[in-house]
Amino acid sequence: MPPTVDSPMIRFSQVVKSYGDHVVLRDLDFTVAPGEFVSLIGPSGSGKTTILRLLMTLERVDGGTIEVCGDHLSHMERGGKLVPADEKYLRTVRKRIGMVFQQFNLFPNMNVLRNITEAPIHSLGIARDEAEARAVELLEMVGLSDKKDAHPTRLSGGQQQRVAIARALAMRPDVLLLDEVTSALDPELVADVLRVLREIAASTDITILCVTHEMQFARDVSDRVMMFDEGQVLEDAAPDKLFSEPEHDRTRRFLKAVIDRA
Ligand SMILES: Nc1ncnc2c1ncn2[C@@H]1O[C@H](COP(=O)(O)OP(=O)(O)OP(=O)(O)O)[C@@H](O)[C@H]1O
Repeated sequence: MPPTVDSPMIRFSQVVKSYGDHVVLRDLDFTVAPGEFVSLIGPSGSGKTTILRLLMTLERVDGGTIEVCGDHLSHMERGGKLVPADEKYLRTVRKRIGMVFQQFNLFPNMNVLRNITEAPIHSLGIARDEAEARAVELLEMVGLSDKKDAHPTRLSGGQQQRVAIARALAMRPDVLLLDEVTSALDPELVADVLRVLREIAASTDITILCVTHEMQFARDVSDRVMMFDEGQVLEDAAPDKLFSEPEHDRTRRFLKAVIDRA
């Protein structure tokens, strides 16, 4: 489906989020079209993870609204009015959104196959045979066909992260959120995970929002890159434009600092 701004998959409208007196997001507006891969970059504390946590409904907005595929996340409609969303409503909308974190959070007492099939069977009501067949396909996609019976503790960090990606995809989400998924990995394991993500970006129509410090990866796979600073979008551009001709000096300094650190 070609991306369109008329019917975005994600829409933030005037979103405000504070922790105590600290305003993290200020009147934040942006949209993401269906099937787009958008990378979120910016200095530490600029609010990138908060955006993903709001989308996962792990946090509530203090102002404004968030919609995913036309459905409100923070609010629901009741009697023609928007009222704060309740848990039951949130459980339903949450199923459309998958997230992979820096820490893999696999179930240590279950083998790889069960880690992937547990939620589709118990949350979506998918039959065990079907869930297992899909898990086997996904394990092939992430290059771990031979590990389906292994326990997570016997896998490397990179392998565990690839299982976590397969587990998120097993829920057939409309939106996949990736939060610094390679940051906890040894450098030699990063490439395998990035290769899998490149393949997912190229072969699926899932809308992906990716917080990353891997600038080359962001440049290669993204349709758009958003540079955040102090809870606002400072720059929003195609990757080649943002990385080679940033408009703002703040973006230039940030990119230089990341490159110097690498
Ligand atoms: N639960 C919380 N309670 C209080 N403050 C928080 C909480 N979560 C985040 N913050 C603060 O909100 C600000 C934005 O945090 P966030 O994690 O969204 O930034 P980020 O851009 O993802 O940073 P990083 O690149 O370091 O992960 C930071 O100043 C952080 O300290």
